[in-house]
Amino acid sequence: MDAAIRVRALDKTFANGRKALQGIDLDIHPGEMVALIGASGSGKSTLLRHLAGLMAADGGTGRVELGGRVVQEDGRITRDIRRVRAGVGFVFQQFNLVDRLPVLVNVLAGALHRMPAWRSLLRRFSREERQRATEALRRVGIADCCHQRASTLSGGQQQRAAIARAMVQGARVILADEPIASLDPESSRRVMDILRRLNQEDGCTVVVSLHQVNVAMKYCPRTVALHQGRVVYDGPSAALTPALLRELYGAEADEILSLGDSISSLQERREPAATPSWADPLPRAA
Ligand SMILES: Nc1ncnc2c1ncn2[C@@H]1O[C@H](COP(=O)(O)OP(=O)(O)OP(=O)(O)O)[C@@H](O)[C@H]1O
Repeated sequence: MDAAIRVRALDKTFANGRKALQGIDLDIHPGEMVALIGASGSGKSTLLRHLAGLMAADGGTGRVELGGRVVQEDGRITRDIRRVRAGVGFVFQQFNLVDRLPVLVNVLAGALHRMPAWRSLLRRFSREERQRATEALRRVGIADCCHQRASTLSGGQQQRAAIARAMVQGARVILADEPIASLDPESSRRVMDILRRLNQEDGCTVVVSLHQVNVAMKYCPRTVALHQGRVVYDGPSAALTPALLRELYGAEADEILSLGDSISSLQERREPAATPSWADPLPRAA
């Protein structure tokens, strides 16, 4: 079976000489939920941008594939990138919602790649597409906001709308770049629960970059840890002990050991990965 995401020998050097990625090799299998952790500046966003084909790596042997399709190789993004991206949902910090448009229309934008050009230009959607969008908004718990302008949503609601858009798109891979970075704990939990549900119920492959290791441990069976553009750990999240993190990160470990929470107390609270977390009031899929 093709890997959902395959990265080989990826290097990225910015124009200012900064080496943001160095020799990244990664295989992520269909249906995995993987956390990308690391201190600020370790390369998480840069790696996700390369996976999405939003940024080209250095020329050379570097290569990225999604679902067996080439995203980029030898420093060049494939010409077919629109088709590759059609199967990928992006939940990026800047969410890319169109502020002045209603939430429902933003979510329907996820269906654009499937529509004939004239219909997408006219922004006319079929009843079935509207139903899909409404259902996706219901699943992420913001159906009652569907006619509001996107600009009037809270940060957490905007993230959830971006996830609903990925659902409507029918994305099989979700790339989420620090989706909870600016959210309060309750909104963070909701967003992470929804990502987990997409992974466990719908079988989507999810890669999510996070600052805090405790969140990675709670939600993602596997963690890839970056340090100065290199993968320094790739394995079970449960094995990330404070000692290992200090070994990997030195003084930077405190940044990712998260907000005063000790790992041991988090481990005590941690639910097993297989336990659904939506025994809470979040709406369920039909
Ligand atoms: N356009 C750019 N030009 C030059 N350097 C850049 C550029 N974008 C990122 N960098 C540098 O590349 C490194 C990796 O940045 P990146 O944004 O990927 O880190 P990150 O782990 O996502 O950080 P954060 O958690 O703070 O978002 C950093 O040193 C950053 O300063």
